Amino acid sequence: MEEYFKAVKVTENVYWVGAIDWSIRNFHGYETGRGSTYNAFLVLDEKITLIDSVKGPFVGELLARIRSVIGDVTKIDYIVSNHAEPDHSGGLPATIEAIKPEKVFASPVGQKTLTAYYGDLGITPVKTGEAISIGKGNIAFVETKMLHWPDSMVTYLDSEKILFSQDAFGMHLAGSRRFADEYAPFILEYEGRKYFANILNHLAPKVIELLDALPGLNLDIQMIAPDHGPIWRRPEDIRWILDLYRDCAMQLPKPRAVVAFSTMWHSTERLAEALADGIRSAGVEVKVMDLHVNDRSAVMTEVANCGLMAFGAPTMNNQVFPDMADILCYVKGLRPKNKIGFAFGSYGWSGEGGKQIAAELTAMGAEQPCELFQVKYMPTAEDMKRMFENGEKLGRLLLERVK
Ligand SMILES: Cc1cc2nc3c(=O)[nH]c(=O)nc-3n(C[C@H](O)[C@H](O)[C@H](O)COP(=O)(O)O)c2cc1C
Repeated sequence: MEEYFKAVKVTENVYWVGAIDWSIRNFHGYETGRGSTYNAFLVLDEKITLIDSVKGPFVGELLARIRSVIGDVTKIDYIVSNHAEPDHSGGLPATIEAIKPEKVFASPVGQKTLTAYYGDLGITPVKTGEAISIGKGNIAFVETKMLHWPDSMVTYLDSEKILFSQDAFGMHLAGSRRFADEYAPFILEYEGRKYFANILNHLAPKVIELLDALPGLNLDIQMIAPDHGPIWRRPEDIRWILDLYRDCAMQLPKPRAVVAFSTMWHSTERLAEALADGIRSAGVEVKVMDLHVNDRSAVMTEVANCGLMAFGAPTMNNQVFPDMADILCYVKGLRPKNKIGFAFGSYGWSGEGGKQIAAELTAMGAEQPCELFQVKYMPTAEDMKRMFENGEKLGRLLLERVK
């Protein structure tokens, strides 16, 4: 049935044998509007090696693509598991069962994590500095602890000069094309930034450490093959994704603003609109995001790429409205830096909502040059004027910061 799945040639001896998840829209709470891929790579050498596996339901697709190259999957000698998260390892037990490899390699923490998920899979642990010979080529292992899980590692194949980077430099993007140079740059930019914002933003200092350490590893990287999304094969594309990562990780404020709000009866929405108009009239690009129609990963993408984040919500049952509580919890965990913050909202009698937003912005280290602005029930014309002025002031301040 699945025998029509074919491998895609990456280099003379390396094939993409992964799976395309066209339909996934919720990836552990991250909205994957363009679907995703689970990339796996088949390396042909004296020891045939499979780099990574796929999510559980996609094993048939993986094995069929492997068969399209070597016929019999049991010809594979080694499997390397760079990352134990279930989108790459869910299919590993069934893959091992089908292939019966001589060895399966993972980092020492990877061995423990895979065992926690699936029981003893007979993993051989490998550390940074270790390499295995597969014939003409050698596969070197570099642990990248906490990028983005404790088990994470990347592998470098010297014969083909490929860095198999697991989740690093990846993005959620389903498509029939396998290489970054086959996609429109705006798609790569949006999905690349979205991936960084939602998976790596809180680990930004570690990303900078890794980027700084890369030249010292003396790897001649001519291709980066991540576990999600397209492969980077042209020198200019490799440069581009490395630069994008550095830009995201630096978290320098950008002359952009996001105004995210929730509302029950539109008072907070009206405040958000007046604020956004003030920000815009100061000359700052602004995005207004109603939390009823924008999920947390879309909001975080904008937060990571702006210098000013304004959050507004009504009070409900002595609490901030729940979808704003979700956003605040999520954004705080991803540790945005160097932001101007602003809290606003509407209430009826007790008004805890806005105060909770302001407290969370403080906890995130956001500077709040304008104090919390809350109105009782519907904003008056005077309130709207004041919100517009707040927007203008915050916009101007931001422009001064980014000068
Ligand atoms: C179910 C419900 C519970 C509410 N609980 C509170 C509350 O505990 N304290 C308060 O100050 N206002 C409370 N309010 C009033 C709202 O905060 C008020 O109507 C506000 O103007 C709503 O803003 P919005 O139009 O942006 O939704 C509640 C309203 C609703 C519908």
